[in-house]
Parts: sequence; structure tokens; C-alpha cells
Amino acid sequence: MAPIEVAAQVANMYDTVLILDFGSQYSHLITRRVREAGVYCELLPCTQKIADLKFKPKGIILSGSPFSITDEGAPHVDPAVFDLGVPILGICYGLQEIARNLGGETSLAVKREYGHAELHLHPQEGHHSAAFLKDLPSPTNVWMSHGDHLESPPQDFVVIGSTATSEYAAVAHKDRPIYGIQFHPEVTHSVDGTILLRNFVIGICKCDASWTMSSFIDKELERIRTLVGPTGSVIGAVSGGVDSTVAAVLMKRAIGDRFHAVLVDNGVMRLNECAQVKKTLADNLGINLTVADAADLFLGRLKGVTDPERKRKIIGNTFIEVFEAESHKIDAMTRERGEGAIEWLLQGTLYPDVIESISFKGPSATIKSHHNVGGLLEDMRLKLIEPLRELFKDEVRALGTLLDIPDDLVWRHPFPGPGIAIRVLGEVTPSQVEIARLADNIYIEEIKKAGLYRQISQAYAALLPVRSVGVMGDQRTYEQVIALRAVESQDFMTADWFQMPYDVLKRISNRIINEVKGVNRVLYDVSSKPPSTIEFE
Ligand SMILES: Nc1ncnc2c1ncn2[C@@H]1O[C@H](COP(=O)(O)OP(=O)(O)OP(=O)(O)O)[C@@H](O)[C@H]1O
Ligand SMILES: O=c1[nH]c(=O)c2[nH+]cn([C@@H]3O[C@H](COP(=O)(O)O)[C@@H](O)[C@H]3O)c2[nH]1
Ligand SMILES: NC(=O)CC[C@H](N)C(=O)O
Ligand SMILES: [Mg+2]
Repeated sequence: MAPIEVAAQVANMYDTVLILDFGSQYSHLITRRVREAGVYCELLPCTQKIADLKFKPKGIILSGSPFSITDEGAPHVDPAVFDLGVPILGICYGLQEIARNLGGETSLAVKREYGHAELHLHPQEGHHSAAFLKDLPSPTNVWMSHGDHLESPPQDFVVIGSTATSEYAAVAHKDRPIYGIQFHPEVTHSVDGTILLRNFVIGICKCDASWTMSSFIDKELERIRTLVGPTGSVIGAVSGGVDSTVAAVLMKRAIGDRFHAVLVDNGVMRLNECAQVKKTLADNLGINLTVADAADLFLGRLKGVTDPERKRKIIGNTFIEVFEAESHKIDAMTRERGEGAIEWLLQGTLYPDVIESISFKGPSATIKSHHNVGGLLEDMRLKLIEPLRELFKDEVRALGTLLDIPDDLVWRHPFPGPGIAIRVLGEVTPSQVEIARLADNIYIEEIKKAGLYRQISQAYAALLPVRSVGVMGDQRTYEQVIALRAVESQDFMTADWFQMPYDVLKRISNRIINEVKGVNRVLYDVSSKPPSTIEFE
């Protein structure tokens, strides 16, 4: 089934707001805020033809854009949105786009307006905008980021808010539920922005705030069962990470033993990880996980390799090979048992991956196909099933909790597929992996003891390919260096290094140097992303 149809299936189950993306860097934040209000929404490129929509939205939001509305080649909305008869909210460029369509005049502002502004409301007696502005204090602090502004609002529009520099900071149609705002309610700097977006989707669009993870579970289980049918089988690569675990648990609930989970032991997992994941999944979640032990195969292929990209490629390719072999085995087994052959491949794709692939990023829509483990088993012609496709990471975590997945699984830091191999700089040998693994285990243990694990988005220990001189028990040592990394991040696209308390660092450093043979020095990484990345390689 095409992804757009899958999205439409979900969109048809809930009251849905359509967000049309003109390429603003904040478009995904609009999506977040609307979801936080309990309303389901879909982000689609602004080039979306309304006639091709597979669902009827209850309201439409037009996003901001890096373009100037008067630019040649600037993106424009399908004028049919104005004939749908549903409420429309234009944000910044979206407002200018409304004006362009409904007869206002946009011009270049004399100077760019960027940052805070005080919005003064101008309530209109007996006007529908009362519901839009409900509970909003006046003045309220809003955040601006624009160069163009409205020279005059379209005919039939009234002004419902202004700032010192923007006369038409908020406008509304006289009769129809069409609103335009020059500021960005979706960013946290607009302090009452969430109230405004909530007012729009609930008060104006009359959406039912029924987008909760508990309602999602029931509907998704039903959708999976219908999709897979009474005999179909599903196979899925499960890493013990939160995404694949939550997807696996949903699948297990939907189709029971017709779901087959495979974890590939690539020899560069964390300490005791494979055994632990297998046990946790079996004991707590009733998922029968096959662990494919391929540690020697992976480590053999990594021998002598030091280039980070080559390491990643080798691991990626070998992973596919092992997964394929494993799935053939399972396929043979299910056939033997007289069950249907495996038809489906489960993937833990999240909504940010989808947004990345569909979002409007320039004069033409850029379609970037996502290649997680997709395309894996082409010869088997497996169909993809992606239950988390419409969710953000925090929604996945909430879902995990509702599915009774233990907290320590739900709140696990992300762990990359290539694992410790990209945290051992230089050649990946079994003894180097062991050093990094032991140091990492102590590091995470102490972070947990200090109660800091949840505050940190991701932490790990890396082994540097250098030696330094030390002294232990009156003896000279010449040994290796461990670097500790800990970051705070919303989306892992940018990150700040975590300000680890000194006493915790002291304990960690002492323990690593005392307990991990081959290490005589520990460093703490104080680089942010950008310009550094989260992983060393
Ligand atoms: N060792 C492994 N064995 C089987 N599948 C794996 C393994 N490592 C990664 N995968 C697959 O690759 C996908 C992408 O990995 P990714 O790390 O992004 O997600 P995750 O492990 O599920 O969650 P998290 O991001 O929290 O680590 C996983 O969802 C899983 O399907
Ligand atoms: O599944 C994965 N396969 C990979 O090849 C991979 N490389 C990086 N990461 C994770 O992505 C986030 C951003 O990492 P970087 O700042 O190093 O790019 C961090 O959370 C990294 O751990 C990966 N995850
Ligand atoms: N944030 C925006 O949507 C900006 C719109 C347009 N580029 C402007 O400068 O006015
Ligand atoms: Mg992972």
C-alpha cells in the first residue's frame, strides 16, 4: 500500500487538520503543537492538490516559508483550499499567501522584523474571532521572523491584533473562519502560541481532541489485523531500541505468534545486551526473539578497517545478509508448520523520517526515499508495515508506557545500528570493543545511580586510538584513553553537551581507570552539535 494511503487510513479515523508546508524551518513544530492539543494532523507539501487528498481535513494551516511571496518561483497553494469550506489559518508566509489569493497587498517591509514583539488584541464585538482569541492575554509576547508584510489586508478582513511594527499582525475574514497571523505561534518564544493553535483546531475547526495514544492503540491494532489478514506472517528486525521494541509489541498484540522478531548480534552491541534484550522481550512482553549470532562474521569483516564510512558500509551490508538468511530460515519453518509464508516486513519508521522524505524543501518538492532496513528483502517481495509512521519519538515513548513496556526500555538512550564499532576509533578488534564496552557500562551505571539518565538524551564512552603516559602503583603505564560523551537534544539534529556534575565525573573516571584494564586516562567531551556530531565516527 502506498504511504499516502496508509496516512489517509489514519487521517480518516480521526478529525484531521492538514498542515501545508511551504518549507519553513518550523513546519514540523506546528505539527507537534497541534498533536499536543490532542488533535491529529498531517503535514503535506504545499504543492498538494486538494482533489488528490484521500481524506477531508477539518481545517487547514498554511506554514511559513523561506521564500518571499513575490519571488518568481515562490510556492503557491492550490486555490481549491479556499473552496473547501473549512477553516484556514495562515502563519507568516501563510498569511501573505491568503492575502495573495483573497486580494490583499503584500510588500517588502522596510526592515526585517526578527524576534520578540508585543501583540495587542483588537477584539471585534460578536465576531467569530472571539473563539480564536479566547483566553489570550493582551498584550502577549509573540515571536516574529519576516521581511515582507501586508501593505493592506484583503477586502472583507478585519484586524484583530497588531504590534508596534506590524499593523496587521493578526487578521480575520469578516464572515468566514479564515485567519492570518504574521508571527509564529508554534515556537516556544510565542508564550501563548499553544493557546492560539488550540483555539484554532478545537474552537474553530471543531476537532475532537481524541488523538491520544490509548485511542491509537485500539485503532492501530485493528488496522494491522485488517492489513495482515487472518494468516499473514510478519518479520521484523528488533534491536532492543525503543522504536523497534514498541513496534514489535504492537505487532505481537495484533497477530500473536505470527510475528517473528530477529535481533542480529553484530559483535558490537553493549555489555550483555543481546541476552538482556532477549530476556526482557520474552519475560515482560511475550515476544519470541531469535538472536542471530553473527559476532565473528562482523568482527572478521571489520579486521584491519579504520575508515569510519567503510566500517558503516561493512556493518550495513553484513546486517542485510544475516537478516536475509535468518528470514529464510523462519520462512521455511512457518511453511513447515502450515502457516502462511512471511509477507510483511515490520519497520520502526517514525514521523520525522517521513517528514524528511516528503517535506517541501525548495522550488520543487524534494522526495528523498528513506532507506532504513527498507528494500532489505527484495527477492522475497515483502510488503512494509510501519505502525509508528505517524508518530513522534515522545508519542512512541508514551505508547510504549501504555503498552506496559518497562520504563528502562522506553527511556533507553538511542543506540546506533553500527554500535560500538563507531565508538572504537581506529581498528575494531575484539579486545578494543571489550575496553569500550566495559567503560561504557560503568559510565551508564554511574549516570543511572546519580539519577541523571533521563535528563541526558544520549551518553556513551568512546575509545580513542592514542596512548598516554600514567603512573599506577609506582609503575609507569602507557595506555589508552576513554572519552565520555553526554548530550541533551530534542531531535538529535542539534545537541548541547551535558553539564555533568564534577562529583559524578570523578566517580566515573576513578572507576574506569581502576576497573578497565588498558585505560589510564578519561576525558569529557565538551563539543556541541554542530559543529561536532553526537557519534565520534
Ligand atoms: N542489532 C540489530 N538487530 C536487529 N535489528 C536492528 C539492529 N540494530 C538496528 N536494527 C534495526 O534498525 C532499525 C533502526 O535502528 P535505530 O537505532 O534507528 O532504531 P531503534 O534501535 O529501534 O531505536 P533507537 O533509535 O532508540 O535506538 C531498528 O528499528 C531495527 O529495526
Ligand atoms: O541507527 C542508527 N544508525 C546509524 O548508522 C547511526 N549513526 C548515528 N546514529 C544516531 O543518530 C543520532 C545523530 O548522530 P550523529 O550526530 O553522530 O549524526 C545519534 O543518536 C546517533 O547515535 C545512528 N543511528
Ligand atoms: N517566516 C516566514 O514565513 C517568512 C515569510 C517571508 N519569507 C518573509 O520574509 O516575510
Ligand atoms: Mg537503535
